[in-house]
Amino acid sequence: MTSFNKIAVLGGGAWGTALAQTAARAGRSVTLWEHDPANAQHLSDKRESVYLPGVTLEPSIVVTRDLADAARADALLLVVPAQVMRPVVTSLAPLIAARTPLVACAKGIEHGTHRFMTEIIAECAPAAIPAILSGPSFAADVARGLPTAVTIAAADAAVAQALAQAMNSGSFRPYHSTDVRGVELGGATKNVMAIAAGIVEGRKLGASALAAMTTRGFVELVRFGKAYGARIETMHGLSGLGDLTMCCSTPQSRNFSFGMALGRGESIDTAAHGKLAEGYYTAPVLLEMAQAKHVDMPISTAVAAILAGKLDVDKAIEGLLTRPLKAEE
Ligand SMILES: NC(=O)C1=CN([C@@H]2O[C@H](COP(=O)(O)OP(=O)(O)OC[C@H]3O[C@@H](n4cnc5c(N)ncnc54)[C@H](O)[C@@H]3O)[C@@H](O)[C@H]2O)C=CC1
Ligand SMILES: O=C(CO)COP(=O)(O)O
Repeated sequence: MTSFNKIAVLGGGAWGTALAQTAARAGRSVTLWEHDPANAQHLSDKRESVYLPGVTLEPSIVVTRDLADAARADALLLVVPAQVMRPVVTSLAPLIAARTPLVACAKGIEHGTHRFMTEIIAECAPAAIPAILSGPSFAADVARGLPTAVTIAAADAAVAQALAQAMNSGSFRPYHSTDVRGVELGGATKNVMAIAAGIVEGRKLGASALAAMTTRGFVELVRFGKAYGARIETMHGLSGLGDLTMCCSTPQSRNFSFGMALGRGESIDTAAHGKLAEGYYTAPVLLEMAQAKHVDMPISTAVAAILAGKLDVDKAIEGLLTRPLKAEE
């Protein structure tokens, strides 16, 4: 089977840094590319990302600002926000060898085009092999070597398996899958549900309401997944139910904590406290895509309306509770 010994990570943010650490611990030779000059300098000089303070880079990790250095790897992990995936892959495409796996590690859907992350890779780097890594995995936990399991998917089972092997360390356990769509769809959708769950927590609506929101959020994820070609077992797995339950239960999730701030009454402009909450960007796209296929997603609809400033939190909660009664499905 192919082995991917040289791994490049694009993005020295929280998750990119954690994945670079993981790959280095797994025995791979790792190049970490960062576009932001100040963070790249900090990574080189202090061996620490400004996005993940307190985590010292493994000595073997090579930091670069030159995309051509990163492009020489056997496989690349793309760990930048979903909305900048397209320009990053477009710059990378002419630099990589044909059949190089490009593994999207972002959780989102592109605005305007409704493209999933691996669709962007297929469009912008047609000679590459698109893959996705997703699952319940907080950067701070992974960087510290706490036990974590994720899923890596590629259309070719042997590629998915080889990528899982390459990233496997004593504490980081990747499962492999060929359900690319299912894996990427779960990660994008759960962020919107985590905002909803955070609102419930911030509004102090109680544990019963939180369980109801999480469960009905999962129902929406499954409906959306069925409409867009995800396998049911994937949605019940790490990248679906696993990530959803994690991010709907703790302020360690930036999406949950953004929702909590909204629930407490903070303004949309400040509630993320400068951190990336991908669900903010995904919510309107998720809604457009649900509407396009007539998928009923009341929680996502409410979150999108709150984020668009069209609905206040109390009215959203009242609206969800006073919908006509129906059979559970
Ligand atoms: N932090 C976490 O625990 C996890 C994050 N993710 C996902 O990973 C993705 C990245 O998240 P984080 O690393 O946490 O975000 P972050 O905010 O910590 O870092 C973002 C990174 O993207 C880079 N970046 C921003 N704009 C760029 C551009 N125009 N061109 C190139 N690079 C650019 C930044 O310099 C930085 O390296 C998100 O989609 C997130 O949902 C997935 C699993 C876990
Ligand atoms: O996706 C994540 C964990 O699996 C990280 O979640 P947040 O982006 O909400 O912090």
